[in-house]
Amino acid sequence: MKAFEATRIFFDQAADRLEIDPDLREALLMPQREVQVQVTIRLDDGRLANYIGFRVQHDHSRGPMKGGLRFHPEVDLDETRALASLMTWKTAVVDLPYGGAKGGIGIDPSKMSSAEIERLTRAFVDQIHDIVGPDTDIPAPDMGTDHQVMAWFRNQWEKYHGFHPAVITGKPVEEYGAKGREEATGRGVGTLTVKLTKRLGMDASKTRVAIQGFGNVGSHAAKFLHDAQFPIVAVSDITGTYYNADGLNIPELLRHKFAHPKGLLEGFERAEHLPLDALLKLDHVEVLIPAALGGVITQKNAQDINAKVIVEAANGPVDPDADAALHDRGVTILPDILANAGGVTVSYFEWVQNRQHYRWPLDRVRQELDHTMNEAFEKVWQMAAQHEVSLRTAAYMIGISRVRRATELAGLA
Ligand SMILES: NC(=O)C1=CN([C@@H]2O[C@H](COP(=O)(O)OP(=O)(O)OC[C@H]3O[C@@H](n4cnc5c(N)ncnc54)[C@H](OP(=O)(O)O)[C@@H]3O)[C@@H](O)[C@H]2O)C=CC1
Ligand SMILES: O=C(O)CCC(=O)C(=O)O
Repeated sequence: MKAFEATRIFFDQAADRLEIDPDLREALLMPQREVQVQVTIRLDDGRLANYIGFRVQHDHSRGPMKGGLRFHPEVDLDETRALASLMTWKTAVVDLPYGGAKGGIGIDPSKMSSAEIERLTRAFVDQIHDIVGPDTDIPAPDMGTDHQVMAWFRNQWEKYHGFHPAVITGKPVEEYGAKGREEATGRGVGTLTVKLTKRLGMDASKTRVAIQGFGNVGSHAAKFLHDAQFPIVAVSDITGTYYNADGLNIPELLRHKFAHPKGLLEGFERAEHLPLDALLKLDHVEVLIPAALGGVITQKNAQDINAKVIVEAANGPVDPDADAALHDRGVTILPDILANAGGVTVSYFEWVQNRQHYRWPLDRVRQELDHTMNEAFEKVWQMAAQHEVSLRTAAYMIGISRVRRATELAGLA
């Protein structure tokens, strides 16, 4: 199923409950603007390479649009549109004064040099600089991009528009970045995993966790949950699944990743090495955390999943058919638009700090992040109980209601 079709189905399930008219649904769901640009760079070997870059601006009724930049081979317009719409509901669920956007380029950054990625980022900014800005659309990191890419983006944008670090978030801490942004998505995932499992009566030390993806989000979620005494029995990256029934030594795994020239888990010895797709099907796992790509849990493999709880650290990892099948089997799914909202929340704190020329200490960032995530979780939990719907439908109902209210207050022509 295409990614935007999946988000439309989730949207409709909530819109049905909210009894939203079909024409207003369409107005809420369709993106405000979609931009597709040619990005041409010279490769290190002298050849010219042409790529397509996207920025989809989904909705701005609640504030400037916000969302990450993805560098990954699967990036296309449909996926970017889906991810932009998720940002609209996500910023609304955690009640940030933002709308939603997303962008990206369909490239494999692991096959490019750092100099090529810098030229690519700058060429992309040359094409889209006039549609992004601190009051219009504020990019951030996502898969395949990091604080260095954000620094190049800002530097190139400022060549056109002058000093304004709030044009982008997820910057290096020493270059107007917020302390705690890098860990924020994983910390939010961890905080809510602790909260949800406690609510379901599960004991941390007996709750085995498997995490798909060991990049920014997966690795920080693993660290947080390891510190909270959860046994992390499996993690994966593109080199496969690493499994230890007694719990992996996460600090050792992190040291291995950072020592590896490409940041991979390859060669880690104190774990069994299993195929990539084994992670989703493991027998003795209570919590599954997809933290890589979207669309990884479908009708085809949903019946193989044995976990009781799925925490969606990735955007869109469970498609609607699988969502329904898992829900019927009593699996609790904490949806992406709530579970991974820690990243955009600390991006908001970074933007606020940039605008005030004032820096928060890490303690304050963590405290305010935890507060925001806990409050949003309680609202979603109550909504789900009140309307007897899944946590996903409840989260969408909250997000859509807030966007609808802002849209109606602004006035529909
Ligand atoms: N960064 C952020 O703040 C936020 C990210 N998200 C979402 O979280 C997810 C992960 O993002 P992020 O951590 O930033 O991305 P990263 O690029 O930092 O990491 C992605 C990880 O996924 C791994 N991976 C890729 N394909 C597979 C696969 N088929 N099986 C297993 N692992 C795989 C990568 O492995 P390898 O390194 O070997 O390529 C890497 O470990 C995305 O869905 C993103 O949209 C959501 C909210 C905010
Ligand atoms: O930090 C941000 O602004 C956006 C992060 C993001 O892309 C996401 O939450 O999916």
